[in-house]
Amino acid sequence: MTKKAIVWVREDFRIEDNEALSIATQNHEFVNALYIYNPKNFDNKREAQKWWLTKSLENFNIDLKKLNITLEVQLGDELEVLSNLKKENNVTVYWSKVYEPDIINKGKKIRDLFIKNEIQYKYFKGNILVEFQEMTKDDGTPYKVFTPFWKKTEQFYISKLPSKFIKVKSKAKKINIFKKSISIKEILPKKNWHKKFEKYWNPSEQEANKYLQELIDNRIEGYGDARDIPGVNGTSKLSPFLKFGQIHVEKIWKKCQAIKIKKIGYRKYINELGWREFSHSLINYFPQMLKGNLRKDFDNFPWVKNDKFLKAWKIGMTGYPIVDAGMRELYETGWMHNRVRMIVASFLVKHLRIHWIEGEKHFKNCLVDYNEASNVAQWQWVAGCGADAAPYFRIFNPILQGEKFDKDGIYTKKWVPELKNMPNKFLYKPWELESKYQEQIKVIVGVDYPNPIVDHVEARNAALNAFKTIKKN
Ligand SMILES: Cc1cc2nc3c(=O)[nH]c(=O)nc-3n(C[C@H](O)[C@H](O)[C@H](O)COP(=O)(O)OP(=O)(O)OC[C@H]3O[C@@H](n4cnc5c(N)ncnc54)[C@H](O)[C@@H]3O)c2cc1C
Repeated sequence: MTKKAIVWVREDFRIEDNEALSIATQNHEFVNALYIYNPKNFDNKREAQKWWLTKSLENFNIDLKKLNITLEVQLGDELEVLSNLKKENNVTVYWSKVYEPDIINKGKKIRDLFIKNEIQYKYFKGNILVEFQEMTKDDGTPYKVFTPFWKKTEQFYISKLPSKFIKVKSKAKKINIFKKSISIKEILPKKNWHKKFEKYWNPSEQEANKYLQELIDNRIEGYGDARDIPGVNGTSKLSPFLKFGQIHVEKIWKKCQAIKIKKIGYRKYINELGWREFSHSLINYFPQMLKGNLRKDFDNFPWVKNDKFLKAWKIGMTGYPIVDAGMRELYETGWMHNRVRMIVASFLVKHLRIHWIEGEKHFKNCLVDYNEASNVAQWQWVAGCGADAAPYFRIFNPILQGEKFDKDGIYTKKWVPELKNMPNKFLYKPWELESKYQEQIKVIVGVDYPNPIVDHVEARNAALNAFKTIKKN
């Protein structure tokens, strides 16, 4: 047994329920945490997550210090940084798995490197209930439909012994293993737009636990209905904390199991965790979907390239208030309500017929909760080319969606404040308000708020015609 251990942190910014950290602290005299910041994974790709990552490192460092564990942050490619470790360092490396195909492939190279350099290592289950390798259909093939997948996965998880999370042990003394750490602040995006995120989030383990407790104590019962209403605080908002591992999904599961009287809200909530599991299974069994359509017939879809429309969508200036509200919420907070994610995604791929890959890329760059599995799977679900997807011909009407899910305009008027005086009857079709009334409320459509960039009926018909072409091929 080596004297020293390194816990290589990737998406596990928590002390509790962290098997790699607890085992390392139980077995070694000195323990360090290591984060390797590889700019290639973030620059111009995941800018919003640079902010979340910076704050996660800062907050985690505070917690680690109390245990006499030094957090070292290294810059560069993971393989290069880890190749600096030599047998003479007398160190064992621990980490938790991340279920993304590229990361898994890199992990194999890292294990080969450690074997070559005679470095001891050990890795553990990551932030998931059931690992994708553990779950296939009875005939050994992977699931492509959610309901049977989740039925079997949930049962399998229940039948297993729960993971043993032992307590992290405080260390007597701190040490350094690497020569010099980079300053955490260097990771922050160059553009200052992320400053606004501070108003909305505090990326820490303590905050994640607070969110969970508050959901369980006050809101899970009504989750089934409230989750669809963007104007109320109806969902857990745990997604970025889950992504960065400030909370383990098994903890969410256990807390939910402890609820005495489990009503429909509980079931709906647990099912959403199931979609997260399903997405991870999909991208690992079908990694080709990270680059293109899962359903190959969609390879012939006549997508439209229109930079003007794409830009209007990104900045929330499409002239469809519920779409614009969602895109502005994303830019302001790094997060968007799930119902609205579906509406804006549908608008991009169906009304504008712009390739879902463009939307996926934009979400990846702007979401603090960006998760490769959920993002790709959900974009393809909306576009109709994914697993168990919404049929392409089911096209969300952005006017009716607004009227149904944000009837009083609470959400829309918050994010599109220029429409705050618009009567609710016209909120989702402001262009229909007579111009004399537009003047009265001082919102001239086409001046103060854009005219719709496409006509809903025409866009819908064009989308359906485009869809017919792939059916013919
Ligand atoms: C186009 C599109 C892109 C998306 N991209 C992402 C993404 O990059 N990262 C991400 O975490 N979610 C993504 N989602 C799924 C979903 O919108 C978010 O997980 C949810 O809005 C997060 O908010 P919450 O934590 O309050 O969710 P809650 O309603 O409280 O749900 C609890 C948890 O379940 C999981 N979950 C909920 N819905 C889904 C879903 N449909 N698919 C997979 N997991 C789900 C999340 O981990 C979430 O934190 C996307 C959805 C769409 C339509």
